[in-house]
Amino acid sequence: MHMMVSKPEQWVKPMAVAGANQYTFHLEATENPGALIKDIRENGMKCFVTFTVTYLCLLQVGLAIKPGTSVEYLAPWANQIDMALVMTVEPGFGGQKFMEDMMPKVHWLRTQFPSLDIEVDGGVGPDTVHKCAEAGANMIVSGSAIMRSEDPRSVINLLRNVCSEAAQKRSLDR
Ligand SMILES: O=C(CO)[C@@H](O)[C@H](O)COP(=O)(O)O
Repeated sequence: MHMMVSKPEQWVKPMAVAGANQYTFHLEATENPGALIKDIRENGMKCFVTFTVTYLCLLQVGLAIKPGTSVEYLAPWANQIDMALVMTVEPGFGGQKFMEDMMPKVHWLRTQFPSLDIEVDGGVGPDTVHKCAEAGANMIVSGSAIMRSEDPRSVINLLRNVCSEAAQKRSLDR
């Protein structure tokens, strides 16, 4: 879940109870990222027991930064999270133009944290996914490029293939 909310702390437990297995919050939206990461982990580790089945909910932690936030502010938390999300549009709505000048953030993260999942969100489609993958992104959020396509499945396959090929190339280059 990409939580584009002003108070991410208040939604951790409701989302865990609802069955979410991933919780991404914005660095800009909290005074204490470390405490929020801990809270997400603790909520995700709870077991929810029904009459017949025990559910073990594991919550993955994502940390997002808006275009105006320097990537260095995310670094102190990078070893405590499962995924970093680099926004390539201002959070709010789909269909915005891809901000290519966010790619140095992705490259810096990939260089500093080779095994971290790095997601890009905003204006990503067939014309921009190569820049994201070459910079080091291995997770893509795409809305308009897929929904506006006459063949959504082929767009999804393209996005997936471009990222997996770039990841394979990185692993060979190491
Ligand atoms: O998250 C946001 C903006 O808040 C959007 O970027 C969507 O998640 C993706 O939409 P497209 O940019 O791919 O249309």
